[in-house]
Amino acid sequence: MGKQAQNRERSSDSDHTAVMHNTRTGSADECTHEARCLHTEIASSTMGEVKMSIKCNIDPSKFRMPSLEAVFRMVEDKCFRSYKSLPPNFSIGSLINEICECVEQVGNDHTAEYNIQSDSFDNGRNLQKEPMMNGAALVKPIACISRGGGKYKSVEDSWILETSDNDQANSMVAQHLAPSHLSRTHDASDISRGEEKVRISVVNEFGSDQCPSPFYYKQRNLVSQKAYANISAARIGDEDGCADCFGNCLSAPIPCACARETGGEFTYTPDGLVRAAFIDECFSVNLFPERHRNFFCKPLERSRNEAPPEPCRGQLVRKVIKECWSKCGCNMQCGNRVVQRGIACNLQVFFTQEGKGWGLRAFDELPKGAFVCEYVGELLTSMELHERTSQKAHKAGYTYPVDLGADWGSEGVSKDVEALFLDATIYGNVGRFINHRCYDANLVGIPVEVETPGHHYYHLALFTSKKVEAFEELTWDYGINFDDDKHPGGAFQCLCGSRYCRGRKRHRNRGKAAVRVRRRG
Ligand SMILES: C[S@@+](CC[C@H](N)C(=O)[O-])C[C@H]1O[C@@H](n2cnc3c(N)ncnc32)[C@H](O)[C@@H]1O
Repeated sequence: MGKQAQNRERSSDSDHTAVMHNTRTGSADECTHEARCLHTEIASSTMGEVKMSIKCNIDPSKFRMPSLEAVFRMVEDKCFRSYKSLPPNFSIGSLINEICECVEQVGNDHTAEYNIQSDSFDNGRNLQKEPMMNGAALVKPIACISRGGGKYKSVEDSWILETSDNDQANSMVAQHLAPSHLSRTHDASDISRGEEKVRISVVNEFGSDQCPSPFYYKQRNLVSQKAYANISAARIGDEDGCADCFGNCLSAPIPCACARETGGEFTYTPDGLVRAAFIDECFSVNLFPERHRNFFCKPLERSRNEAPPEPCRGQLVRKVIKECWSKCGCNMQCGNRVVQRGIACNLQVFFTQEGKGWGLRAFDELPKGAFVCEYVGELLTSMELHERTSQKAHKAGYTYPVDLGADWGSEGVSKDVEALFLDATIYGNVGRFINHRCYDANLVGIPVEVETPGHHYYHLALFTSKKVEAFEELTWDYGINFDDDKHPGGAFQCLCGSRYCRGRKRHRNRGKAAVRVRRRG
């Protein structure tokens, strides 16, 4: 494809991309060219994209949408006819490239003589709401200070790095910090502070100064001191990976050993999506465990229940994705490595309208089976979690601890200390902002084995359970039994809005019970 055609393709592609987000805009209300141009506009996003638009006045009665290529060709012809001294390789594509270069140059040099609009911008430091595009407020990046203020505190001092397996970030051990010592500053243009490959902005369209609660952003789970999660490379034998593979395992004629866990077939499609049938099955296992009679005794229940212990309700044996990893011969772009490559979609933390606090959404439409993020936190034993939740400071209910169970792949009885939880209260990623929705959530949590084939610890990855529209809130069924007040995350009044809401029914029933009691009284 020639350079000109490529340029054209790129510009028409960008016409299809979603609206710019976290955007700073500038406009020229009156076009200096008389003709039909009504309005030109330039907008920049914190993702490093700039979009320029031209609004034209046309007579709609005869108008049929032309292709961008046809328009460019006509403009080029007109230019050649009007301007006799154009270079032979002139094209609208090269002109657009020129404009992009100028946007970058003028935008980076704030003192430049061309920078005459600086009054309408503010160097991106302060939060300013811009008009809504596609229903989403465009918010300029800010340094977002949580209530109570305080200075940004470097977190790196509080890590100890284990030396057993340096290429796994999981070998980090978290030191417990009381929430009052946490950093109170979030960078609203990227809450991950550069830990993720993509920027994850924060917006509060309701204009209040409220910010997400303080926590340390971490891209990978951290293992607490006591958690039994031995992930040293030495523990993993060659038979647990595909040492002889090369390149991309998905394109090999026979699925490699890593597909053994999933019946000899890879879970991922060549497009990087989890197969629809696998998603449906995981969704069903999570929602209707009673239909999948493959569970065994759950140590946590034994430890939580008072004596005499209640009969064990069992633990579900879950479906799992096994990804290739560092000891496999394939490369990092292998199609059987999706979760370990990290977040790839454009996400935003936003303040929900319904009173659920902060939530998560994606800027773009996501197909069924797309990886969104992991639920990252501190890997704790059930006992450690119990100790924490009994401390007042940890009871704030910011996050919901995720039950990973214990050695869930075998039917043996594990020790209580081996039951693991992920607690994202202090260390976590964007997964900690995903709100709960009863039954019809658009995400499903699937265990993913990367560096631990022993089934005693896994990554919990969230994939779309159906097609998700751009800007739709991403939700996940936490599997809460709203009647269980003993849950370590504490009960909350469910505001998910689902017609199948379990929490609403419970609150309604409680309300009815209260009315009955009052009437009787
Ligand atoms: C994992 S956090 C989700 C992020 C949280 N909304 C925030 O602002 O940080 C879980 C907490 O969010 C709130 N939450 C999540 N889903 C909810 C729902 N459906 N209705 C009401 N509150 C919800 C509860 O306070 C819960 O303990």
